[in-house]
Amino acid sequence: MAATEIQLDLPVDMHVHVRQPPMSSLIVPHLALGGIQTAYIMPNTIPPISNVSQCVEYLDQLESLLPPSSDVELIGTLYLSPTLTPAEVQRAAAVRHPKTGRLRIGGVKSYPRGVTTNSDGGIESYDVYDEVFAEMERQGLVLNLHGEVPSDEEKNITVLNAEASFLQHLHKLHAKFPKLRIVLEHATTAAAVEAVKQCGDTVGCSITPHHLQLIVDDWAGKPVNFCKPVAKTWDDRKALRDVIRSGHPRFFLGSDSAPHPFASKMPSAASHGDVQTAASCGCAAGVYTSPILIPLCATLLESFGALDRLEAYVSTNARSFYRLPVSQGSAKRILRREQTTVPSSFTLDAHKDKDDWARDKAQVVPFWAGKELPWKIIS
Ligand SMILES: NC(=O)N[C@@H](CC(=O)O)C(=O)O
Repeated sequence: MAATEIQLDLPVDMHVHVRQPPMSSLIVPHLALGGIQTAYIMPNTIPPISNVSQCVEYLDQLESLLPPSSDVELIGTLYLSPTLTPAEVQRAAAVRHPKTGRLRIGGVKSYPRGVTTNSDGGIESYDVYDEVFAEMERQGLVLNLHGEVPSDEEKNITVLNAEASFLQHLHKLHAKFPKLRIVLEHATTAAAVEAVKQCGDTVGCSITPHHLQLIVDDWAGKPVNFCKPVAKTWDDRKALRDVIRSGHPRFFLGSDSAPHPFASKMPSAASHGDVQTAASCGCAAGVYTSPILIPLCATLLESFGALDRLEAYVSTNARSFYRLPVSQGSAKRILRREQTTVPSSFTLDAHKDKDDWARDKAQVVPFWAGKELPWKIIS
């Protein structure tokens, strides 16, 4: 008989974008709504979070937006850029939360230049960071890799093979720094799954729920499903599903939930009726899943026969890789089989009564808007 209730060790999302004011005030409370207890916060803000004091200030600001009853803990990351020195890495590793005494900055995120949202200050070569990586290895900070290389006509690289072309960098970094914990973020291909499996225990891999569902056809022409790296083929999706179904301990949830205002996702909305603007503007990359995250994961894993791996995927695998404590005593997330409808959008309070244009800039459309989810968080 199909399960009607599931208890989970408290879920962790090891890759999430919560943005800055005013958008962050809408997004941060959605972490708890989606069932997450620990959230690993990405640094691609404007400007990027590139040093310890910026990171601590950002985390303080985000924590002030958490509902008082929430058990959510935030872990910060630093944006890899030339200003990051070995001394700053040492400072980052020493920061503790003033109340809990827990680690506050978990790692450093590398964005190759120009491949995604706010990556203009991203890196062009890994070699210049050898001393930084060596210090991270000593201090136990994690290196989080956005695993794509920029498009390049000479090398025939496009969004479709940008991840496969990146994997050589993963292997080189792992060979050079075998004790450095490295996470290949939001893997989308069978090649990436294979590459991570071939590496040693210090290399992990996050997989988003949307990449467990989408393929190319789902984002070509549908902005709400467009994200970087783009979803690939049926075979690639099968490889992602298979590795989650196998329970491989180094593969875990990183939602890459990436909210963008509706106006930035839909060129026609952004143009506000101006044809020229509509023709020239692009579609922001990012899929928004935070408010529905754990019910969505349960729904997807059940759809491909992996519900028994839900706890490993959303909690225990990442807790073990990141050396986070497992839930204390009876602290659990409980899911019940109960139908709920995914809201069609989420809008900042101050903009709910505004005209369409102002609202489009303060409104986010979630993944699977309007669809039914068979699982609901009850505590
Ligand atoms: N995934 C995305 O498509 N977008 C992310 C950036 C990122 O992680 O690539 C964002 O911040 O919007």
